[in-house]
Amino acid sequence: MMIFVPITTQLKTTNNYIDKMKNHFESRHALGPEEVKEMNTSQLRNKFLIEDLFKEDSVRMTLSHYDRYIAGGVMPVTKSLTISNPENLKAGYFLERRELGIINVAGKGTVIADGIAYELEYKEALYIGQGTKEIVFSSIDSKQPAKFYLNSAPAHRSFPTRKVSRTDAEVVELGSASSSNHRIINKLIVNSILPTCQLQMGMTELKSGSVWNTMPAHVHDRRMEVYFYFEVPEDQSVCHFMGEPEETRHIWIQNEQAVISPNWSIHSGAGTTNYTFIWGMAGENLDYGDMDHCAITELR
Ligand SMILES: O=C(O)C(=O)C[C@H](O)C(=O)CO
Ligand SMILES: [Zn+2]
Repeated sequence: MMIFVPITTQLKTTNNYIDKMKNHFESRHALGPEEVKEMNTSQLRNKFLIEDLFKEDSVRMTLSHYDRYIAGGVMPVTKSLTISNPENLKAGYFLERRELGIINVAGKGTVIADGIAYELEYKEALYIGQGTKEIVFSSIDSKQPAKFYLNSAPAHRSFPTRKVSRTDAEVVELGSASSSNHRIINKLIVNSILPTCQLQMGMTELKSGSVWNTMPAHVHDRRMEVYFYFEVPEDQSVCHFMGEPEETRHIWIQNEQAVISPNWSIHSGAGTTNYTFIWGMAGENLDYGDMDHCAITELR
């Protein structure tokens, strides 16, 4: 017989805190499909939605126990910010056993990795290899601050740090206007562009008039994934679908929010307008195309 632990009890045992520098760290346990089936709207949102990624002059991180993947945000406004080293990792420094992907989703900014400065324009990416000790973030103009969206996964070796600009991306056009899913996939931190241990990141831009991402939907038991939605106008939303293909649930998402997708779950969304999102994933392989597609008519 399955014993279902109430969500309130689970939350008390998680490792959530704000440190002296006002950096926020939150840890989320991994749940299986049987537990998720029983959840109501707020339980689903508490476990899978990451609502506040960017706060002025702070570093915010959420660690998911699906593959110990971290999604976070750094928003330097009045000062430079150093990446925090959450106690939860029990590491000498943040990237002692991890690799990091960064995509800037606002004003121009700079990331200094062990003394080397990389300027990141809107939608430009930076991969930082395991073993990098000091990472400093700043905005060029405090009136238009940078917002650095971060994804990090455990790493077993060091690969070179490298900036990936828009023109370096592997670009794939998918879908069509007639099925409302015409979109451009920009593969940024993937193994056709640069070597990584397990991290993959990219950005999908929906064309005007198209609203569906990742439809037909898929799962990939070998990898978990996190979607970060942005360029969602203030009065609009994206309805994100998760769950097993035959038992789906939805989470309404606002601009600059992220959602954790377990390896067993579909991850697809329909917006009330077009929008952009960043996908990031880690797990067993680096094969972007390793997806088990679900027939649209079989979704439940
Ligand atoms: O619109 C899409 O399709 C995607 O962006 C799919 C993601 O890249 C993905 O889920 C990769 O596994
Ligand atoms: Zn996927």
